[in-house]
Amino acid sequence: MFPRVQKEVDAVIGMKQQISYDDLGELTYLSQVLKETLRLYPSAPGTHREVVEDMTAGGYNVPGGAILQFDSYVCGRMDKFFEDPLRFDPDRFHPDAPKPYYTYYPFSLGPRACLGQKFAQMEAKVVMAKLLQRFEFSLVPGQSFDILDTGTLRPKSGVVCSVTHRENHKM
Ligand code: HEM
Repeated sequence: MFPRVQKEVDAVIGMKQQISYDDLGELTYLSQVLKETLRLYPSAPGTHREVVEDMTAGGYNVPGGAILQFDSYVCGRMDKFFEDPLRFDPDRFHPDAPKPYYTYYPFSLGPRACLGQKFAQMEAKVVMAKLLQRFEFSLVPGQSFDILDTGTLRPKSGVVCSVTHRENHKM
């Protein structure tokens, strides 16, 4: 995964200092990596909605006034929705792959979904592209992948990496 995303960044950004909006559109594999990361580690793991009036959903009768919890973290890890769900595979989000149907929603869905979704995705891609352009990363062995849940999720003990300048990309 890492060499492939690095190669894409090199092809699209090269040595450029400024990343344009058009460049971001061409970083398709980087987008896939971001989406797959948010499937396994959604920063906002869930949301809830109040049901306005009695309704039936998936064969269940839901009374008006009920609060329903929607858990993006759980959905993202269900083998009913994602084959071999704990495997990190950005090609699940390949442009030609079937789109998840209401089973993937790190930014929620519907009219009250995240207002900052587009901005957050652009910002993340700019930061990731700039880091990949300039540095090599290797994860220091022996770390836990434990999650700290304080309403939003983050790595419990950080993500400790060795970082070196890429030889041909010193700026
Ligand atoms: C990776 C980054 C982010 C993630 C995963 C995320 C995720 C979410 C989620 C799950 C919701 C709940 C929506 C719901 O209950 O249906 C939400 C709401 C919201 N987010 Fe984000 N968000 C991110 C970044 C941002 C940024 C950068 C901004 C602003 C620039 C932003 C602005 C908002 C606003 C205003 C709402 C409330 C929308 C409403 O209630 O109508 N978010 N976000």
